[in-house]
Amino acid sequence: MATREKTLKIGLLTSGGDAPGMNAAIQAITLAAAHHKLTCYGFHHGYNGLINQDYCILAPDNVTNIIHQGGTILKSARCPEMMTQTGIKQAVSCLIKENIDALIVIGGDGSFNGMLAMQDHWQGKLIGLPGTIDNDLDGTDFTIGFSTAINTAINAIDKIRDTADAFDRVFVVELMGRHSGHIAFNVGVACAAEQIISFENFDPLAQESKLAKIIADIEQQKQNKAHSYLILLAENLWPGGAHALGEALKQQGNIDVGICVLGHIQRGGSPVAKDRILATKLGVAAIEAILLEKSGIMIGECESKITHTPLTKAIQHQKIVNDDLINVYDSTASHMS
Ligand SMILES: Nc1ncnc2c1ncn2[C@@H]1O[C@H](COP(=O)(O)OP(=O)(O)O)[C@@H](O)[C@H]1O
Ligand SMILES: O=P(O)(O)OC[C@H]1O[C@](O)(COP(=O)(O)O)[C@@H](O)[C@@H]1O
Repeated sequence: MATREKTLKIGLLTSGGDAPGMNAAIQAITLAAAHHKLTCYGFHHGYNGLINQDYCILAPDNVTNIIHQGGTILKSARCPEMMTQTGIKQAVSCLIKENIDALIVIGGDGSFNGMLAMQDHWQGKLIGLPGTIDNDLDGTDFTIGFSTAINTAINAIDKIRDTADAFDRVFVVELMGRHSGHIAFNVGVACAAEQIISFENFDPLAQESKLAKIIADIEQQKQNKAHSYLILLAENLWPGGAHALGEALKQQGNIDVGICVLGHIQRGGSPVAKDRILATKLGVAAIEAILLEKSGIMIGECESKITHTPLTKAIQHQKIVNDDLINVYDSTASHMS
C-alpha cells in the first residue's frame, strides 16, 4: 500500500431496516480505522445524517461494549429526501464540506441505490456492507442480521408449537423477508413446519386451489391423529396476509386457527455469534478495501472468503433460496403441495 500524505476521513452510516450485527460492524470499522490512523465520522439516522450534517467522531472509546447489542448506535432510517435530486445533492455537499474521502454504508439494496445515486456527483470512495435480515443481496452468502433473525423466529415458533400441540391446533405464522423467502424457508425447515408458503413455491393467482389443498391436508392429518399444524407464511404474499389466510381457513374449512404475525421481533435482539463474526470480518475488510482505493463495491463473504461485488450487481436479487432447502421441505413436510 502506498504511503499516504494526509489522514483519510471515513464516513459511516447505517440505513434502511436495522439488523442485529450492525453495531459489531460499526465497532470493527471504528477500531480498524483507528488502527490505520484514519478518522471516522459516524452519520446519524441513515442518509438524514448527511443531509442534516448530523454526525459524531467515532473513536475506539465510543464503541466499547456494543458488539452484543441489537439495533445500531448510529440509528437508522428510511430517508425519503434521498430519493430526490435535491436530497442527493445535499448529501454529497455534506461529504464535500467535511472533506470525507470514503463513505461506508451498512444497509440493504435501497441503501446501495442511495450510494449509486451519489456516485455521479462525488469523487470519493463508496463501500457497501450487507446489513439486512432479509438476506436478499447478491455477492454474499449471508447478510449481517439474517442468522440472528432466523434464530429469533425459530425460538418464537418453538413456543407457538408447544401451545399449538397442547390444543392440536393450526397456526398461521407470518414471517418477514420483504419479497424473498430466505427467512421463510430456513425457519420453516428448522421448525419442521407442515406448510411453507413463500415466493418460491406459491403463485397468489392460485390462492383458491392452495387453500383447498391446505384444508384437505389438515383434514387428512387429523384422521392420521396428527397434532399441531404450522403454516409459515412469507409477508407481502397472500392477499390480506396471515389474518386473511386464517379467516379463509376458518370460513371454508371450519378450522380453529391461531394467528401470529412475528413482525419486528425478528429485527431486534443480541446478534448471534455468526452475525457478530461476519460483521466484524466485513467491517475490517471495508477499511482494507478503502486503503486499496476500491470503490463502488459491496464487501461480502462467500464460502468463507471475503468478496468484492459491484454495488450494481449486489442489488440484482439473483440469490435465490437454495434449491436443496426447498427440496428438503418438499421431501420431509407432510403437506400436500
Ligand atoms: N433509488 C434510490 N435513490 C437514492 N436513495 C435511495 C434509493 N432507494 C433507497 N434509497 C435510500 O436508502 C434508504 C433505505 O432504503 P430501503 O429500501 O428502505 O432499505 P434497505 O436499504 O434496507 O433496502 C431509503 O430510505 C433512501 O434514503
Ligand atoms: O420496519 P418497516 O419500515 O415496516 O420495514 C419492514 C421491512 O423491513 C425488513 O424488516 C428489512 O428490510 P430492509 O433491510 O430491506 O429494510 C423487511 O423484512 C420488512 O419487509
